[in-house]
Amino acid sequence: MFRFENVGLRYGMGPEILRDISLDIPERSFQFLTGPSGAGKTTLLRLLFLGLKPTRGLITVFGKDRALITRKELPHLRRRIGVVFQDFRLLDHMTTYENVALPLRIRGRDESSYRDDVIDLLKWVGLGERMHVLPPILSGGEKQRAAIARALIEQPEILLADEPTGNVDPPLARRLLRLFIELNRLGTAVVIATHDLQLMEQVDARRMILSEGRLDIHD
Ligand SMILES: Nc1ncnc2c1ncn2[C@@H]1O[C@H](COP(=O)(O)OP(=O)(O)OP(=O)(O)O)[C@@H](O)[C@H]1O
Repeated sequence: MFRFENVGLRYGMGPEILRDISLDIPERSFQFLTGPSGAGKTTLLRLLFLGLKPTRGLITVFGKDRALITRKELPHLRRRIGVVFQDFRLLDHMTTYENVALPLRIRGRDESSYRDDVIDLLKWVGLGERMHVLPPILSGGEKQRAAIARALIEQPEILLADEPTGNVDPPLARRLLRLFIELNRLGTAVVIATHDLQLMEQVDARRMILSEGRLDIHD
């Protein structure tokens, strides 16, 4: 579903952050993206989310050449990609339910057509009791799960999660990991960017390791 061939990226006139990255992310695959702080994990996720264009190399997304994707096509393609950002990006003046429903509301869908789906998804991530609460009142782990639910509401083909266990204790990290594994079992490809060695040791999954701008893949 994603293919990178000799991709390089620099911000402005700065140094090359990613160098000669070649990778394939198959449908229904599960992988960790790891490497030291500042290695470029978030940058690589932004390339996958079509938030950045590479400065060199070729990226193919769902069979299309990234360089030929027009601005008009971007929202439609992005709907196929769910993202959980490091800082969650929840809107504080909307309830958990409203935050998760927002992508559908923006698309002009009638609430009666999605209400049950949003409630089911919130229950699935363990927020059934917290759906009418505003994000500032949620704990870090609850915010994380709300952000995951929002990323999943449009049933993306791939989920990208940036340090999803960064602010949670080990039992909750295991619970989140189980959620990602279950999601993957249901057919969604998953990419988890993480430093968390303990987390990675719990699953026998592919590891993509970034170091000094280069990527090493351990299948
Ligand atoms: N918008 C930007 N403009 C310029 N440089 C940037 C920008 N975003 C990131 N960088 C630089 O790119 C490098 C990689 O950053 P990135 O956030 O991708 O790393 P990371 O591996 O996700 O780090 P961490 O694990 O600490 O989140 C860093 O040196 C960072 O300073």
